[in-house]
Amino acid sequence: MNQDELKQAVGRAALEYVPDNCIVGVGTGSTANCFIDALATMKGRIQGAVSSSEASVARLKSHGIPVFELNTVDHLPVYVDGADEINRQLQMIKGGGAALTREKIVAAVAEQFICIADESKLVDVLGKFPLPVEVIPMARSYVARQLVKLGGHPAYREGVITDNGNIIIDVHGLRISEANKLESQINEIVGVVTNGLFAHRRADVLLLGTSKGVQTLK
Ligand SMILES: O=C(CO)[C@H](O)[C@H](O)COP(=O)(O)O
Repeated sequence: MNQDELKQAVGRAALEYVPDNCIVGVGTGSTANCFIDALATMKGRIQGAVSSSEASVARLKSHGIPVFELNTVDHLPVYVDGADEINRQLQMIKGGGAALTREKIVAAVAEQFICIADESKLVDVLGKFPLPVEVIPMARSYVARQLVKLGGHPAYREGVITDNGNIIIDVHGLRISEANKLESQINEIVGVVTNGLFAHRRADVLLLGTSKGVQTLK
């Protein structure tokens, strides 16, 4: 199977975790898109979805799946999303698609986080993928200097504005051994909205697409 087929396989496999009649949390990116397409096949059995990005809202609506505002929803049994990197503790780097803040918010509300990924995303140590940080625009230079003090090499992601009207700084050169600590340290920098480390709220289940089939890690 090629990478696209692996993404489709994990997107379909995630349907097992979606209870009947629920509102489901939906992530962002090419793997999450495969989940949305699979979800369309059971749209008559769910109430609808809460989305982590405008792009996913558009894809959900194109399938006729009702989209709810998160503030109107008090129970979200499951959130399904991809990752840029994930380790065996199910801690992740996310935000390659610049949707990290809304992803973290929806994931915080959900009871279960199901990560769907092809096998290229599984790593021993997080940090080869540059860590995305969402930043208030006027704080860009200050935040970059603070990220250097933490040992990273920040790069402004030019031309990208998040759904929240902010910018993204990608931090290169990190080898993340204490993900919880680094997530908190970066979030303490004034001007940071959030960073793409999902260590405090890690995944509960990883559905990993491999050449031998979909493996489940918990
Ligand atoms: O965090 C994300 C978007 O902000 C995505 O989940 C992450 O970038 C993975 O995307 P893809 O499934 O396209 O590889």
